[in-house]
Amino acid sequence: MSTNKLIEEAIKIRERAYVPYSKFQVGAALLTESGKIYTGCNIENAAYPVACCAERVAIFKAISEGETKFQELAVAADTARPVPPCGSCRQVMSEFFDKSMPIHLTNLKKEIKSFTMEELLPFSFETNDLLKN
Ligand SMILES: O=c1ccn([C@H]2C[C@H](O)[C@@H](CO)O2)c(=O)[nH]1
Ligand SMILES: [Zn+2]
Repeated sequence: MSTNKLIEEAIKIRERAYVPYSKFQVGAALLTESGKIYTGCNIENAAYPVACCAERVAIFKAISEGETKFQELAVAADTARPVPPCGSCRQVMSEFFDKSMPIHLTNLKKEIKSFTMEELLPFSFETNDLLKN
């Protein structure tokens, strides 16, 4: 499984985006440690804030199928620069991804910017922070 294949999957699933309001299609492809790919597209709603981003759709699909170990994530949109994930998605990613996990952000020009989870969301709020010392 190559990073390029994962990016191709993100670009392909983007076409399924349900975006009558923003017309902004996003695709995501998440690779598990066992080599399976879970894809996601953004899904909007007439009640605008109910929309779910492509990244979270892919992650929630994988988690709901019992997956727990992830290797790489690719995100694609038709943007001038590789598409940056929103803050809510970064927080959801940080719940399930190791700090060293690579996240590849791309656009349709195939410009790629890769970050680790830690680089995308440093000093993140996590499970241990719920505990008092
Ligand atoms: O990384 C991103 C950024 C935005 N969106 C979606 C949310 C909304 O449907 C549309 C416009 O913000 O794009 C994603 O799915 N992922
Ligand atoms: Zn998001």
